[in-house]
Amino acid sequence: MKGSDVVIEGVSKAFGDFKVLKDVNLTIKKGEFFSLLGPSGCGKTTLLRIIAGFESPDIGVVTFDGKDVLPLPPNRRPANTVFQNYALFPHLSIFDNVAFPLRIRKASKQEIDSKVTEYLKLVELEEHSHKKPNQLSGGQKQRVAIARALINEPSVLLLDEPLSALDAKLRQHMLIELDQIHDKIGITFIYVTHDQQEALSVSDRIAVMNKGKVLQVGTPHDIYESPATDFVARFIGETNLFDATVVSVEPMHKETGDEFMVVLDIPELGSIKVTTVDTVVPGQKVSFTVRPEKILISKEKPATKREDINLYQGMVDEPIYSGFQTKFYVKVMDNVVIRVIKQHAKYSDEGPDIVWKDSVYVSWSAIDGYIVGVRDE
Ligand SMILES: Nc1ncnc2c1ncn2[C@@H]1O[C@H](COP(=O)(O)OP(=O)(O)OP(=O)(O)O)[C@@H](O)[C@H]1O
Repeated sequence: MKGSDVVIEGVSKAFGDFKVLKDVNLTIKKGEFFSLLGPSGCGKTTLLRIIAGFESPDIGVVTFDGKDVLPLPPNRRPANTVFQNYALFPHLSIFDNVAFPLRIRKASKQEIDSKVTEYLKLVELEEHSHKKPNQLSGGQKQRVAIARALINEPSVLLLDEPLSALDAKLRQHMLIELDQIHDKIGITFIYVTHDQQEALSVSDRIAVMNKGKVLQVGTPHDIYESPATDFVARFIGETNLFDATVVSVEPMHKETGDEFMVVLDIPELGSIKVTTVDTVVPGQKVSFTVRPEKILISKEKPATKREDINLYQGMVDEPIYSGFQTKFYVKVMDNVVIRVIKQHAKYSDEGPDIVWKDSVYVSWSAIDGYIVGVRDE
């Protein structure tokens, strides 16, 4: 596998009194597509700039394949950065923009010709090599920047919100291309974004950051299905989230004792059941989350007698139809809003069967809820 392992140990950084990074520890593996995801101002760009060498940490270590890179300036690290605003030279052709790093290191004409052709091909811009940047679209300009960042064959590519200047459709398209480029060249990609959909769709693993701290590192599936904190649950996708207190904990399989049926008390919803593999104890304050797409909505009361079903009667407050799905805000109990997403798997020419003000039942099974162990400060 090409690429470098990148390890960040105990990195902290302050600008004046403001602590931007607080004891960040991350191990990024060779060849991974790794994303730093978090809201604006959480410190992800500062962390990327420290990895690139444009900033120094106040304390902590950054290594590439076990070697301390902090004493090295950016151009001596085996990493290159793609910026949000492309940073192309407007007066140079696309060919010359991509050739620039090779000319700096005085490569031969033959090497320049063959490598620039190879990398323009990689980003599918061979036919545009004679043009100037202002003759290209935003997506094409960003592909030139990617080719230029890759041409010296770095072992780590750092990408700082590279798609944020593009419109939504082009962003989707470029994201797929970026993923394909990563698959072809196999080096480590570290990708900064505040867009959770972007991070979920391309990353091997994601670090979710907030206020200078890493809250969780995991695969997109881990982060979505098993958020470690309230913040992660709210930031990734849409969810229903409630403060809760553990009432009772019963092992589900007496022999193994590795899964528990938990009763939670939620002030707004009363008692609910949820399964967990984590250790929780009666009296513990936790959060409870259930994703909207895991909740069933029906006009008829579900016939099931299963004891692990959580069932509420309510009224549709606001249906939001978007073709492939409808999102419902359902008011249950005393005006508690439960978000439900119903996918439209089959064509129906009768239109939506559940509409505004309908009386409905919402239900989910204990296994579809999730106990979030850590409440945010
Ligand atoms: N050179 C600097 N001097 C002073 N403050 C800075 C400097 N660079 C960043 N900051 C501050 O540090 C905080 C984190 O900035 P950073 O750019 O790392 O966040 P971010 O998560 O990448 O946000 P965004 O998505 O908005 O770029 C911000 O409040 C920012 O204003």
